[in-house]
Amino acid sequence: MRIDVLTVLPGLFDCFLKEGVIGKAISSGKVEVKVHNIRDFTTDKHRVVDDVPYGGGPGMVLKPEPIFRAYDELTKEGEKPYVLLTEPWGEKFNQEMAVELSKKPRLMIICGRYEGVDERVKSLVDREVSIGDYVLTGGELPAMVIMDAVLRLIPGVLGNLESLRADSFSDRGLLGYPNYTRPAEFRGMKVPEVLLSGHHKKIESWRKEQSLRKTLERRPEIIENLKRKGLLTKEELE
Ligand SMILES: CN1CCCC[C@@H]1Cn1ccc2ccc(-c3n[nH]c(N)c3C#N)cc21
Repeated sequence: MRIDVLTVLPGLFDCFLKEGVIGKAISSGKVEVKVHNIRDFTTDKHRVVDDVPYGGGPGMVLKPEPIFRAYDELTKEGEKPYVLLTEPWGEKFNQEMAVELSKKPRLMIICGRYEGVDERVKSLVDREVSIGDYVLTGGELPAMVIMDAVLRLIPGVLGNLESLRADSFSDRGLLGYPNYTRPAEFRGMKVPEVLLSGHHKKIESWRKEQSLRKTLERRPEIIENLKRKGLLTKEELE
């Protein structure tokens, strides 16, 4: 998969693209992520990317021209990307969308700043996406959240151990099971016996039950959604 990111703050992506699972996936060539500074697609001496909003109002708006120039330049060759725009009021990002996006061969993520992008930029966009009902200062952190959730799903990106984990849980949006490590008792708090039993079938079923129970308690709508889609097995429904 290739992802092109358009932003006026490319430096925000430096650590994200160097460290951890994502950093390894890029350095090993499993995925390609290119971050482009919108300013590099301006043509004036001052490399202006924003301007005051028509009709008045606070702040500045990202101009359409540099973004369109970047899009035209980056899509001259190769497969057309599926274009995302991060927006506070976009479609809510979730695991289902992450799975869908992970199947695209190429993505482009346009990150707004200030008051946002000129509305005409949206003519380039396939999906306006929000990572939650709160207002951030720009679209770069949402872009990193989306890339993290999507790239981890690309085959080969996660280590074997990780990929063997019951990802069918998180891929269905179920909440995770409790994790423990040594010591077996800490300040009077003991690790559940089943996890010390070495009985893999019992451990797996305990974890599944914990995940379903936690999801039912905290996010019952996820269970209802899975039921409606027939994505819960008979024993999971019991
Ligand atoms: C504050 N400032 C004036 C009010 C409108 C937003 C603006 C800041 N801003 C500019 C571009 C931009 C893109 C995404 C987001 C964003 N916020 N919350 C989310 N879940 C987001 C996503 N995804 C915020 C952005």
